[in-house]
Amino acid sequence: MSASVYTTSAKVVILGAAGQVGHALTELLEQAPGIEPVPLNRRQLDITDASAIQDQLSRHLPDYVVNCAGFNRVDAAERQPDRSMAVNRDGVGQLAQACAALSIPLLQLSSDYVFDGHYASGYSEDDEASPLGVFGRSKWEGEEAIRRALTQHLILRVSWIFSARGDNYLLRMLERARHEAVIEAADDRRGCPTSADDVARVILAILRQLTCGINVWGTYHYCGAEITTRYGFCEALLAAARQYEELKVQQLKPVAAANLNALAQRPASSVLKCRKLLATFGIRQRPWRSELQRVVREIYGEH
Ligand SMILES: NC(=O)C1=CN([C@@H]2O[C@H](COP(=O)(O)OP(=O)(O)OC[C@H]3O[C@@H](n4cnc5c(N)ncnc54)[C@H](OP(=O)(O)O)[C@@H]3O)[C@@H](O)[C@H]2O)C=CC1
Ligand SMILES: Cc1cn([C@H]2C[C@H](O)[C@@H](COP(=O)(O)OP(=O)(O)O[C@H]3O[C@@H](C)C(=O)[C@@H](O)[C@H]3O)O2)c(=O)[nH]c1=O
Repeated sequence: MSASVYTTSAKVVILGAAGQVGHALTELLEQAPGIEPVPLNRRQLDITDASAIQDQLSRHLPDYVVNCAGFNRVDAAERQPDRSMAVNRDGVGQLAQACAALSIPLLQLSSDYVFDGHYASGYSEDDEASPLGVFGRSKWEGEEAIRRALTQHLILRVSWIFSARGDNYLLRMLERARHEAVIEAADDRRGCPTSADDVARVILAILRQLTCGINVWGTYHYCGAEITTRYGFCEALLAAARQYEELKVQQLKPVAAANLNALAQRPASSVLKCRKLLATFGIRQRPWRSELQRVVREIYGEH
């Protein structure tokens, strides 16, 4: 599409810009006509610092803030609940207040882990949140802080993010597959993997429509298409990686998550229903399998 189609330009501050989604979004918005991204990593803006938030927002006066910053280590959150709450609840709350004071809409990422995982058929936006652990609770309370402080918000819950960088299930399991003969994957944890690039695509599509002035504030779900388990995802990962490298792993063992001795409890089934996003913005789910192939290609240096 030619740049001349976009007559106005939207300045978008991206927080947590060095993370999986923050990085993907920065790269995408840098190529997007009519959008001026202002990526800020934690060193440039720590969202637990209220005065730094005010300073940066007053300085840049963006049209939108997209918050990709978060404390995302689910087991560590059980050991360090204060850190998790300081970032995901209190930092997000003060970000929303600063946005409200300057009338800047906020797009916030949240998680499938706000749900307890008992609905095997999947969760829609109106279903009751009932987090099982500290991480999920901190994300839910961050959502609520936004709803209290700022009408012009869009909370996008996503799930099981993977990318070629950062800390994620894909990279951790690939590393183990390179060094261990037998690896285990939970076959009783259902969800929908979502690539960081796909989340960035969805955010851009939302921003495009917000810049048209439509009033669609509220909570939405997005995840990659096709429900799987941690085992199913890992099986697809190993098949894709074997196209490029001989892996040490000989056996991928399906196990119950309870046998993996994790500190935090995770939802058994955290499928997000994405109909509202389709009905409101016309955004369709993209299959995670094709995204997985693309990310694996990227890992092996073939773009
Ligand atoms: N990863 C996943 O599977 C899912 C993630 N989400 C949500 O999506 C969003 C993006 O996730 P993802 O890209 O995976 O996250 P990452 O963990 O990859 O990145 C988060 C970024 O936030 C930064 N950060 C942490 N604390 C602060 C702070 N106090 N102030 C500013 N920046 C901070 C981190 O910096 P540093 O590395 O220096 O700590 C990191 O760069 C988050 O809100 C997350 O909760 C939702 C569902 C699934
Ligand atoms: C150690 C291990 C775990 N597992 C399973 C058990 C458990 O369900 C899951 C835990 O892996 P991780 O710690 O990477 O996953 P986790 O940190 O729970 O991932 C979550 O992160 C947060 C930020 C979210 O918002 C969620 O959507 C989700 O992506 O993987 C295996 O299958 N094999 C293993 O060897």
